[in-house]
Amino acid sequence: MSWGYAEDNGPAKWVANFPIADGPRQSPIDIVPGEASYDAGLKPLSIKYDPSTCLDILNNGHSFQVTFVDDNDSSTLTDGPISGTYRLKQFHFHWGAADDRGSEHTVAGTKYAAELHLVHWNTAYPSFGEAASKPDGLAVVGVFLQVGAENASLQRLLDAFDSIKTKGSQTSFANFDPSTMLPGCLDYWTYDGSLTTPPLLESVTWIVCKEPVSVSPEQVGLQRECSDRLCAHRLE
Ligand SMILES: COc1ccc(C[C@H]2SC(=O)NC2=O)c(OC)c1
Ligand SMILES: [Zn+2]
Repeated sequence: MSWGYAEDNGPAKWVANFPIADGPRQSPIDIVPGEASYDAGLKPLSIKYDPSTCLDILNNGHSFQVTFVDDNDSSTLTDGPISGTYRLKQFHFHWGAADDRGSEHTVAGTKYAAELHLVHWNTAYPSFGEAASKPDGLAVVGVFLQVGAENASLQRLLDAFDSIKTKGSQTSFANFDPSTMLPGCLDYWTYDGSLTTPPLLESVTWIVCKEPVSVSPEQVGLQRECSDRLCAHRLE
């Protein structure tokens, strides 16, 4: 039985096959703004994405993922809480069965309808796979999606979802600029955490944007529709 989000293989059961689930820096967490400490040493995020590095979009059975060419420094994340250069590898979403749940991180207990994760790896290591097992190997920028106005940038992604309705399917996807999905203000919370799915490796510097972006009810409804039951996790 592989891991998933159902009753019998969901997050509460992952520790059986992935004992690190009980580790010291597991994600996601509830972010309590009142308890966060301001660090004047932190820099603003420096995000530079080149749309020509966009490669394809795939349904990996747990989410829809857009993958990027990462053999050069065309699309990078620098500054913020990290040192060195991290390359964009992929982005994906987490959503739920209804508008009042779906995000992985919560803010003082509030769940958003969905959460975008932009995954970057530290070029101090030779590859993404190598970096994923290092404590400073990955940096994931999280952006909350709240239901409201339509998101024009997201619509192009959703239109591509139609051709990857079944788990494991992928299609080419070019010239998409992920910075069009970022909020106007890039203020962030940051903490040392982990992958939010197995293998739950404790290698992620989390950078969660304070400002959410909007998504229309139809758009988040589209994310939920898909023929393969596993393609969207239903957070009950
Ligand atoms: C190296 O093996 C993996 C396995 C899973 C994920 C995806 C996880 S991690 C996250 O933030 N959200 C997710 O769904 C991953 O992403 C870097 C890397
Ligand atoms: Zn994620």
